[in-house]
Amino acid sequence: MAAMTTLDDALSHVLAQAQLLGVENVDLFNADGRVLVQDCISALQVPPQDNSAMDGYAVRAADITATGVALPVSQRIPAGHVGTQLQPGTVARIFTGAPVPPGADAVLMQEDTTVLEDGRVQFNAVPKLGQNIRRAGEDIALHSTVLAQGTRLTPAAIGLAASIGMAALPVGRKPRVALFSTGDELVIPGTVAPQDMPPGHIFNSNRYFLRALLQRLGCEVVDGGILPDNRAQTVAAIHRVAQDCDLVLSSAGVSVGEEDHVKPAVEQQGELNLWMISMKPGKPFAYGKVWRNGKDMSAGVAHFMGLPGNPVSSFITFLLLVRPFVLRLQGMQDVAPKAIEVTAQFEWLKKEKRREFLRARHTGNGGLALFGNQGSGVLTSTVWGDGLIDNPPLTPIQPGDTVRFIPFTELM
Ligand SMILES: Nc1nc2c(c(=O)[nH]1)N[C@H]1C(S)=C(S)[C@@H](COP(=O)(O)OP(=O)(O)OC[C@H]3O[C@@H](n4cnc5c(N)ncnc54)[C@H](O)[C@@H]3O)O[C@H]1N2
Ligand code: MOO
Repeated sequence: MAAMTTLDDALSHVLAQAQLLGVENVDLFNADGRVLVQDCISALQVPPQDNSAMDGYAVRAADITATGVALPVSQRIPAGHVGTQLQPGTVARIFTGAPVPPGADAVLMQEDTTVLEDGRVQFNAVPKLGQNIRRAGEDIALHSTVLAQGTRLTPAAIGLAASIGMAALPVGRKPRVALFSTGDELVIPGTVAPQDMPPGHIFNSNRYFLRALLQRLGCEVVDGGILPDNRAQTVAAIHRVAQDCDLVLSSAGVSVGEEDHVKPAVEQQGELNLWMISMKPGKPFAYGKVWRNGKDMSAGVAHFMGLPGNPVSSFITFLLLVRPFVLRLQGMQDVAPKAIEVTAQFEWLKKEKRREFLRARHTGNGGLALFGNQGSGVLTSTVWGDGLIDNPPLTPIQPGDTVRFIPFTELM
């Protein structure tokens, strides 16, 4: 058998094929999870001016050098209003967020004051210069880059964009992904009651998590349903979607059996560039291109990714190969998930030749526990676990060993 490609080489190969698909402007309500394609630069400073962090009194610190000083209130400044020059020997009533008037250099919170019967305010604390003043520009300086090109937008990033007055942002166009499941054994949930399932059949689970993952990653999914184990129908279905999709994504039918039709169906109308990755689970992952006209490159190509059928293999190859690819298509550069080092609190003695991704989760006391059944059909492990241990080939793990762990939050 030909040597298997390493996961790192496979990832480099697919990322090298991923070019930005295009740019569109989305309003902030629809920007979550999208990838920014231009630096976002602030045309104002935030906060726009010095303002009060407290409800209280804006003062000249020099006027209050000891507790017990009482001063008259010369003006009142609610948020949204602007005060005037603070006259020496007076204070301004001020509220949180209101601009500090010129001449004031500290704010005392109202809990540290007493309002006297004659209307003056007595100060029971001595202000420090600058106390309770939020400085103009302390969050964002004028003309600074608040979000860099290639950032994947989060709710926090969207809030930051709004704080500098952006209503819409330029993001990478959504990849159009045609999704197929293959296999005569597959049944769509809802079409047969679980207790009436015919022998030899299973519910299609891959379709559902793949679709959810694609949607989370900003893709538009064209759901091609289930392909029968039939070569001609597989060829025709792939040809149809290749006309206007950026990626054809399939699960199952990429292994070595004669009922595995997806790979030959791609080779008949395109090319296969990668197959067989030295990873476990996920070995039969395939990458290639489908010619839009079915004959040659002249009318353009759609990318093809074939995921193994075993649900955990499908899930993990998606997270490690499809996810970075579809994010790169949208303009994200730094697509590598951040791994952390964690202490194993279990024993794993199997010496696997392939780089292995084990489902594990944090324990309450700072270590990692391993899911008992690491079979590639055991989808329970992906819900029980909160991430993957990235274990190098031929590496047994003992309790106390440090392992490389990729949290699922880094992968979705
Ligand atoms: N002789 C060999 N056999 C197998 C090899 C091998 O190297 N030599 N590799 C094994 C590995 S590793 C994997 S992974 C699987 C992948 O095979 P396929 O991608 O061709 O997938 P299928 O054989 O069609 O299905 C595998 C397994 O997954 C179930 N499945 C498929 N689709 C779904 C779905 N949408 N939802 C839920 N479950 C699904 C299917 O029923 C099978 O049980 O090949 C090994 N064999
Ligand atoms: O690669 Mo298979 O995914 O080991 O089960």
